[in-house]
Parts: sequence; C-alpha cells; structure tokens
Amino acid sequence: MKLLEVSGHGIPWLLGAAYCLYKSDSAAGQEVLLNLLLGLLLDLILVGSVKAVVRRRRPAHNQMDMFATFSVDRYSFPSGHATRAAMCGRFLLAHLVLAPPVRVLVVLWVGLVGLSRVLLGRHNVTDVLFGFWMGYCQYNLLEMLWLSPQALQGLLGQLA
Ligand SMILES: CC(C)=CCC/C(C)=C/CC/C(C)=C/COP(=O)(O)O
Repeated sequence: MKLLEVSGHGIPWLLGAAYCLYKSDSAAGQEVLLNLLLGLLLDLILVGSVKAVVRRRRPAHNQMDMFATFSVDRYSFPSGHATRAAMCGRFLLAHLVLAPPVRVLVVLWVGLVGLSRVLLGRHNVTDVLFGFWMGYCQYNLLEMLWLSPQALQGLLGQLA
C-alpha cells in the first residue's frame, strides 16, 4: 500500500518527468514531457485549491505520516493521488505506444492507487471517486491547453 502511495505521489512524478525531459533528445519527446510537467503542476494547483475551499478532514483513523505534503494536504477532498493517477494514466495511454498487457497494467495501477488511499485510511471513498473524475477532466483540460512545439519555442524565446 505504501509503495502504491509513493507511486502516485507528486514528487516522483515531477522528478521523473523532469529527468526524462533532461535526457530526451527528440523534439517529440520533449513536447510530451513538457506537457506532462504542465499537467502535474496544474494538478497540484487545482487539487490544492479544491482542498482549501472544501476543507474536509481526513478520516479520524488516518495517521499523518505521508512524506512531503503541503499544508492543504491535511484535507482529504479530493484525493490528490487519485487525480494524479487518473490524469497520468490517461496521459500514458494516449501518448505512449504500449502493448495491450501494459495498458491493462496502467489501468490496474490507477485503480489500485485509489483503493490504497482508502485502505491506508487516508481518504473516504467519495474523495477517491471524485479524484478519479477530476483527474479524468484535468486530462481533457491538459489536451485543450497542450503546448505545441511552436508555442514552446516562443515561450523559450521569451525566457531567453
Ligand atoms: C515542485 C513542487 C511544488 C512539488 C510538490 C510536490 C508535492 C509535495 C505534492 C504533494 C503530494 C501529496 C502528498 C498529495 C496528497 O495526496 P492525497 O491523495 O493524500 O490527497
């Protein structure tokens, strides 16, 4: 369960995407990875905002022993792990060429991350279900905001 928690945490995803971006030598790979980073940041902002507004307490039996949390992470609605798993799961299925068994594993991982949030006592079922729905929608939003290579070049040009 703890391993599933780490696998859906924001830090490994952000570091992993940043590292792959650093190592990537193709324009297509860089485009996908930069947009994944954008999605991960968007997820942190949106989940943090909803948590700050709703302020639903985590279940009483939860022990707050998670690593690297923000202050809003004392709140449970929605599950940030569930939003991230749903969004990243859709992202991987859409942008990586994966063999069918691996695609099934991705979907299984999304479901198990959600289940582990409840079994670890971190969340109520509704936090996770809403998180899945929110992550699904966040992926749609990311597709709408998708930064094309031209937009990225313009952005980098302005920064330089
Ligand atoms: C660069 C940067 C701002 C990194 C922050 C990553 C971070 C600390 C994410 C928080 C992940 C987390 C513990 C979310 C809580 O998930 P729940 O499923 O318990 O809502």
